[in-house]
Amino acid sequence: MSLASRTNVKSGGSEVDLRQRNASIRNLFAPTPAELAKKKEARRERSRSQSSFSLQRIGLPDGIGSRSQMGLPSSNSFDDYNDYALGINQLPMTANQSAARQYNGLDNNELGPSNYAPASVIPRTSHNGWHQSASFELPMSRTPAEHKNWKSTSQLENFINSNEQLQQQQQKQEEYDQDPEQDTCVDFGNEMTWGKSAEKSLPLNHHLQGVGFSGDDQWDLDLQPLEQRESLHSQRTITHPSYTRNLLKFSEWMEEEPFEAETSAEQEELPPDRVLYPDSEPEEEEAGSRRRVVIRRRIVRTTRTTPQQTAAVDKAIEGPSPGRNGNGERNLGWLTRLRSFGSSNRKNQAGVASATSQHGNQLANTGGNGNSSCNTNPIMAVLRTMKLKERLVISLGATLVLLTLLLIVDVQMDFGVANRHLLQQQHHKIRLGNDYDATGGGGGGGGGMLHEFKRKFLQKSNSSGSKEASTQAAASQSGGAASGQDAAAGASGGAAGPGTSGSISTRKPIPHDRYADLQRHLLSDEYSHVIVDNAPDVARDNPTLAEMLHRKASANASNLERFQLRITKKELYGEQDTLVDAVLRDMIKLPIQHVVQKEGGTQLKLIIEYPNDIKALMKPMRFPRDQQTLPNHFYFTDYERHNAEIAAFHLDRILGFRRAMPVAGRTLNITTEIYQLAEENLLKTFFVSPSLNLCFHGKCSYYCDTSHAICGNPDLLEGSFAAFLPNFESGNRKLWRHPWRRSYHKRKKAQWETDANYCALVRDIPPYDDGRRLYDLMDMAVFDFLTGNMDRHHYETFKVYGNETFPLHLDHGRGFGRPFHDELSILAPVLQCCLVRKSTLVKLLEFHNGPKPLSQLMSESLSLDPVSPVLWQPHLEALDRRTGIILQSIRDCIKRNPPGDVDGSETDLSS
Ligand SMILES: Nc1ncnc2c1ncn2[C@@H]1O[C@H](COP(=O)(O)OP(=O)(O)OP(=O)(O)O)[C@@H](O)[C@H]1O
Ligand SMILES: [Mn+2]
Repeated sequence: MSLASRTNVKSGGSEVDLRQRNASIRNLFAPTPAELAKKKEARRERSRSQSSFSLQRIGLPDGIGSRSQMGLPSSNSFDDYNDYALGINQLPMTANQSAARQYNGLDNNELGPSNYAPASVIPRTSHNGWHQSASFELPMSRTPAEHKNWKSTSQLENFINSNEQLQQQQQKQEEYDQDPEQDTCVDFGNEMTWGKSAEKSLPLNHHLQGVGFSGDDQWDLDLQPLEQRESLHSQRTITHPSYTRNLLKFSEWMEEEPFEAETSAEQEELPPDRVLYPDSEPEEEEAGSRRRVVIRRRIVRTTRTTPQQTAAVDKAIEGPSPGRNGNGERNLGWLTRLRSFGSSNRKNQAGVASATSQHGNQLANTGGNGNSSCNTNPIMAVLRTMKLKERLVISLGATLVLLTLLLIVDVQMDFGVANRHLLQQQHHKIRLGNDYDATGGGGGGGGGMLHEFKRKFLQKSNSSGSKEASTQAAASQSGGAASGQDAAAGASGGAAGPGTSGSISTRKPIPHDRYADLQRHLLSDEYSHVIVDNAPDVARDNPTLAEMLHRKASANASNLERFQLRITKKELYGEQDTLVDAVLRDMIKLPIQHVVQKEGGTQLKLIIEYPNDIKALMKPMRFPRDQQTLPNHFYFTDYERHNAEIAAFHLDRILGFRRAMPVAGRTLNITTEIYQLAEENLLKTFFVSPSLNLCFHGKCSYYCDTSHAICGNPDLLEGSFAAFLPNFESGNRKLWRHPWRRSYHKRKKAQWETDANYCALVRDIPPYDDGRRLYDLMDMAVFDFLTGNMDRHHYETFKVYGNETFPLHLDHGRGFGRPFHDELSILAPVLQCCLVRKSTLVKLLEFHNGPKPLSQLMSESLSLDPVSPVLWQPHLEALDRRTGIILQSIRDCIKRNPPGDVDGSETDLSS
């Protein structure tokens, strides 16, 4: 039925004779009492013999007795109908068919078509007098959950979740089982699933468009301009061109098939059917076709209302006619009727409203299949007398109320008023998920270990967390930093953001944890398997490069050359070596002679040449200090930061490692100190920006293009200058792959991320099975964790020293990118091996307990640099926070590895 009218609307809307049709419709909806009486009589007549078109339509796709039910001759046109049905939207129709099949099953097996037929029709017209509203009522009439479900399905226009179908069917089955009369729901279900979107759109359009038409709007559809519908639901109509085509087909079928029409007054009232038949066929034929449609519609309506109609209901039906003369009157009529039903019916009234949203099918069914109960129900009577608009308004009102209630419930849920435990669980899960990501851990591997640490760490955050860490957190709230412990959570969670700090602000100050236990362990050998006394003894067996290579510094050797020759087996420079400062000074002060782009690596670097063969590796400034790592950047695609190189050198020195080459900051004149001195290849990449600044981009794999150019500001360019490594002989450095190297693949994980016993594996492989190297890697992990550098894929050593030498701390451009995030996975070597150098732990405890925190030491050291302040304050604060995290992790590690269980770390890891 609805299909027919939609078809007509779509196919014939363009040729409607509006005036004539309007007149007819007015006639139809505002008939004279005589006409009404005539109509009533005719309805009664028809209701005795006719069945519902709606029912028949449902049966159609299945083809089970549908034609005979419809009273349609078996013909090709019927196949057309089937074509149409399937063609609208294959999947929805599949759903429709399945629903229909189910329904038919019920129908045939239990109720029989006769029982089912009227019931399926009644709800449509009983609410609105316009069958299409049924599809609108359906979502409204569902429970909120169902409604939601329905909505989501409907949004996927061409996709019907089979589970959902099943659910719907089961639901229907259940509903049916509960109350066989509710089988009318199936009809609605079909309405819903059958070209859902279009149907859903109709009532809205109808509602919007309804000016000038009265409540019984069955025919309004014909007049509804196609354009309007498309404007409201253009997506749907546009995305289904076959829809219109099939509608047309169906319309043709309507036209071709002579329907056994009954002549009645209503037929005379029909609007001209050019609307229905666009191809301007002879009037008579049109009239015939029109009749068909009308009759069927009327049948639907009559079937619903007539058979056991009580006088009261009849009256109610007739009631509205006078009210339709004007809006005011109409409203008055409605109000009067409402009042006449009195306050006793108020509950029922609400029921009506809720019926549209919750039990519409039930109610409708009550009104239809249980005819007597329906017809005697004054609410139903009132409903029938209501105009479409009024019904819609009520429906909408009810929906709004329901939605408001839902919203309230939802908000309560959100605030954790209800199901707080669920909420917490959820958050926990998310955090775990992120933990997984952050550690890159898979399964119970290294990630599991890290997770274990994090969990324990977090648990202790309030009781044994460091004061400084929390103080830092409080101090850096504006930046969103978290306490050391919470930062661990942040590290695991992916980002310790302002939210974390927000929660910290409410905490009481935590007494400073001096890690007395760790200090005790330093003095005893009890935990020597964890805290290893392996400080490089620089006083013994520590030859310089000069000694190794049998080179002597010339009389006029530069500071750098002398520095290089004094590099020893165990460190780059001595603790008291003043040559470092001389080297730094040279790089800052000496005039630049030549600029060449450095080959190798992924990002732009320049080799700066000074007089006397002094060289420095320059990384130009790209961002301001407070530019953080972009969230979607991998550690290997993150921009390099020149200030990170400077800071890393200072940190390395403060930590007492002395494995990083001296790095200084310097501001150059891009024109006179780079452009005019640049080698040819680099020169080719220079250009003048729109703001007339001189820029260049060089050639490299990342960010060496016009959009990532390095520009003078206006003519100045800041950079980091690292003292050049010695190159006294070719291949004097050995390149090592870092055992805890990351995968450097967007999707793959490294073995250490998934293998809990990864450290045991490493321990067995030279050079990590013996000597200092493994401890050096622990130092490197501590160092990298403090700077937040995840980009430690390789390291280098001086070949000449063999394996018993230190790894160079090179390439720190990707450190100091996320001051509010502590990347625990960088600590993986320490956590997985449960190993730390005693000397390193001493330093960390020193930073933690004073006299000066690391941030201050760093700040003081960095203040000597020409481009000071080198670090954004949050990065300095992060250093203290991370110091606390490392200490806590060592404490945790010690607890997991009691004395006498030397291989405890592995055992624990695997558990
Ligand atoms: N101070 C230095 N003196 C001489 N050579 C250096 C110095 N620092 C680094 N190098 C060399 O230059 C190479 C590239 O340097 P670096 O790793 O800093 O650049 P990068 O662009 O970050 O490389 P990648 O993208 O591979 O990490 C290093 O592998 C090292 O061999
Ligand atoms: Mn790098």
